[in-house]
Amino acid sequence: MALMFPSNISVGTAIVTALLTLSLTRLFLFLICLKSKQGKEKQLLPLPPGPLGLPILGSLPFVKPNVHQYFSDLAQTYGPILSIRLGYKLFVVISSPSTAREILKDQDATFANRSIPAAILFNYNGSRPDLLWAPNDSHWRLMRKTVAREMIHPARLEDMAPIRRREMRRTVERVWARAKMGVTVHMREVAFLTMLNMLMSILWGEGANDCDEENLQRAVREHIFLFFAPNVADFFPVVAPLDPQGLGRRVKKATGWIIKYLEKVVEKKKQKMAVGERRGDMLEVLLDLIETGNPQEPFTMDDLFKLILDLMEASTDSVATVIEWAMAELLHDPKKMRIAQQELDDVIGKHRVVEESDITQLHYVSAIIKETLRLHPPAPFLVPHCPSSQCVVRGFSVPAGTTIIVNIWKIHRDTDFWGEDAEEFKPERFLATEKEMNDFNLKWNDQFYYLPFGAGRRMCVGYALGEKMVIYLLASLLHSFEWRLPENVTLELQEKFGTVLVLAEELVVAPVARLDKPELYV
Ligand code: HEM
Repeated sequence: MALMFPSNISVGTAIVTALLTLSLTRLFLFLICLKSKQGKEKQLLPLPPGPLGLPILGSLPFVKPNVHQYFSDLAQTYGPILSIRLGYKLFVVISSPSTAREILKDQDATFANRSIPAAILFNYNGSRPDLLWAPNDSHWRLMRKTVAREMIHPARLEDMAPIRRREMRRTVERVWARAKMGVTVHMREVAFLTMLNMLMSILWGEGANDCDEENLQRAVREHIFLFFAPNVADFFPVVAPLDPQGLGRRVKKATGWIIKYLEKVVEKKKQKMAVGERRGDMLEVLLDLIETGNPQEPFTMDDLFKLILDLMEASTDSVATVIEWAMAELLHDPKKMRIAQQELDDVIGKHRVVEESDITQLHYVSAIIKETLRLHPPAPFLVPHCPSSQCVVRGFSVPAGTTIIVNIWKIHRDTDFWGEDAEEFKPERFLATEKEMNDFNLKWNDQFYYLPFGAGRRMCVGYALGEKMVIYLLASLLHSFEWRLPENVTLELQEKFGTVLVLAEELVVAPVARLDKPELYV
């Protein structure tokens, strides 16, 4: 026996080693058995309840255009966690705060991946996904940390206040020009362009010129629309490479246009950096990251373009939708519009313009925004999550790769939490005592009944900027102008489901200047 061991190892040590090896092997086998038993148990667990659907098509033929309402109706029958097969894809729909908590907090790491729409996947052509769609991996963490540190950190937000002010004044001036001519504005477009220009100014110092602005807006909007445009390839992945509806090709075209625009911006920036002209903005940070980043985890020009595109998409339509809904609700109930304007006059008066520093005193305007985000969350399903492995939620099996829909539209209308008037637009519900106001803070809350920005590690990274912008923009528009519907136009508060939950008919309104001095508009 001794010969079988190297000479410096005694028989005693050999026996101990052998016993230890044996024990470890047994432990290892035991763990494998346990795991496979658990795996089998997980597999044996049923899927969440849900409609049976038809062979091959599943429930696809029965889905209604307003998918958020359709899923909410199903939840009434099947409960807070339900499964539904659409074509070959399995969806699990979460409709209660406590189940949302299981997904977004208790099992956050497993669920912090994305289900990528076929049209977006088609466009990747083998390249790496961007921040919005990347799985929960080190590349995603690098992008997210960079955005959080360079754009959203409180100190950076503070530094960038003059940029936001400049863009806000530009918006007010543009609307004033329309007011003087007595012509209407498209509210969604006003907010969209404000946000797009503001974002570009934050990223590299200047917004788009008038000529590029329109094309850029069109390309970004088209890109956003295509995320969740009904696409047969999403439900029958086998046909995805053929891109049967041409949606992937449309994404490619819109992406191509935006990247061409960004290439010019980057070229200009590189020239400035080459002669030592630096502003310390986000684009410079990203270009530095390409040069000096970790070679094991390279950050490429392709990553840079995609990241900027993500920021453009995630920030523009969300803010635009909130502003449009808020304004529509106020036009629907002019008494609330008057209360908001009275607050603005009390806090600011009519002799100066709204400043960001006023926001903390604008309780009613802030409450309008919070209520709008509750009743009309721009992302009613968040951005769909996806588990990286099979898991168990509420005693049901959820297979890896399932598309997870957290139906916050339904959660935000839960009468158990919001009361019998949950369907009504009532900003006052956010004006209760100081304690309650803190409980209803826009930020992540422990009870998961208010999730306009999501929660957990995939929560909106731009939350602090988004919150600031919607309140500042609404306050500036309400303070500077009276708003009227054009003659013979009646307002319908109908929703239309899409990548963002918009007002079915774009809100077109007539602004009328309400401040004393013209210099407050330029
Ligand atoms: C009112 C404004 C906004 C709303 C309501 C909003 C809402 C959301 C929601 C619901 C998500 C998905 C969360 C999840 O899947 O769990 C999200 C993700 C995201 N948002 Fe926002 N957002 C807003 C503004 C912004 C702004 C201004 C920016 C950028 C500066 C931004 C950047 C992002 C990014 C990059 C993601 C993806 C994060 C990731 O996947 O890791 N958002 N947002």
